[in-house]
Amino acid sequence: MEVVIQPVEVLAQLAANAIERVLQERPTPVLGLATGSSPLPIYDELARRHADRGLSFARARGFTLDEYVGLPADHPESYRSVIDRELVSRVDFAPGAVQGPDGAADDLRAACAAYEEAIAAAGGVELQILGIGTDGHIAFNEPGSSLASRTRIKTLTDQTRADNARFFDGDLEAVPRHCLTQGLGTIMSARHLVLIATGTGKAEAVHQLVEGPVSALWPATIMQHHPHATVLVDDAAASRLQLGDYFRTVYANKPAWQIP
Ligand SMILES: N[C@@H]1[C@@H](O)[C@H](O)[C@@H](COP(=O)(O)O)O[C@@H]1O
Repeated sequence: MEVVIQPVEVLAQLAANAIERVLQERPTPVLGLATGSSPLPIYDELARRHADRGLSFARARGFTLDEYVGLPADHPESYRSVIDRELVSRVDFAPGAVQGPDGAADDLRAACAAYEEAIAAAGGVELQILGIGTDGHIAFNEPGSSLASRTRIKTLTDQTRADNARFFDGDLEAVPRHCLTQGLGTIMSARHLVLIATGTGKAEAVHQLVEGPVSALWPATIMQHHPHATVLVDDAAASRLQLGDYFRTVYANKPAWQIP
């Protein structure tokens, strides 16, 4: 696992560089897209590169991580709407090129199976962007999730619903209780994982992710088993890392060709 501790502007550049390489090198690039506030600086940087020098997503496909159950797709806080607003509408994906699990489906289990099939049919995800919840969830894989799980229905924890109430005008009751989410096994199938976390609220989750024992109690710890995982954190999110000084030294002495 590679851990980079830098200001958020630098983290966004590094993530955008990795995404740009996938867009340029792959004939049909497949990106894994995350919602939440953490990836927004990355999307801003990608939109800037698209506007300034024509970085193109026209050949790319995108798969989002998760979706609330019960919100209509056009609800402003459905993850479908969020990713459209924050990235898709700002660049040049082909119509229909970005998909998410269908949380409004009548048959949710069938929707989960169909989503797994769609990702596999696209050849799998090349680069998966991730955020992390304060309780260590990635996508909506809450503590207790099977480390081998695939896309399925999950119940959100009280903590996640409280964390996400800010997107629903602070109204906890408006936050859905259920979601569809790629499983930890699904996420682990992506060829490169790029997680971004900022702020002290994420410090304990980042410590567990990087240095804790691999455990369903902190689902993101499964990333320790991934052969190509990059963790991008600012000073605040890195503040509980025992190995923080070491990671800073590694990055400062890194040959240019190794930068993610
Ligand atoms: N399902 C999303 C996750 O994908 C995201 O990583 C997490 C953290 O969000 P934020 O980046 O806003 O802190 O929130 C939600 O629960």
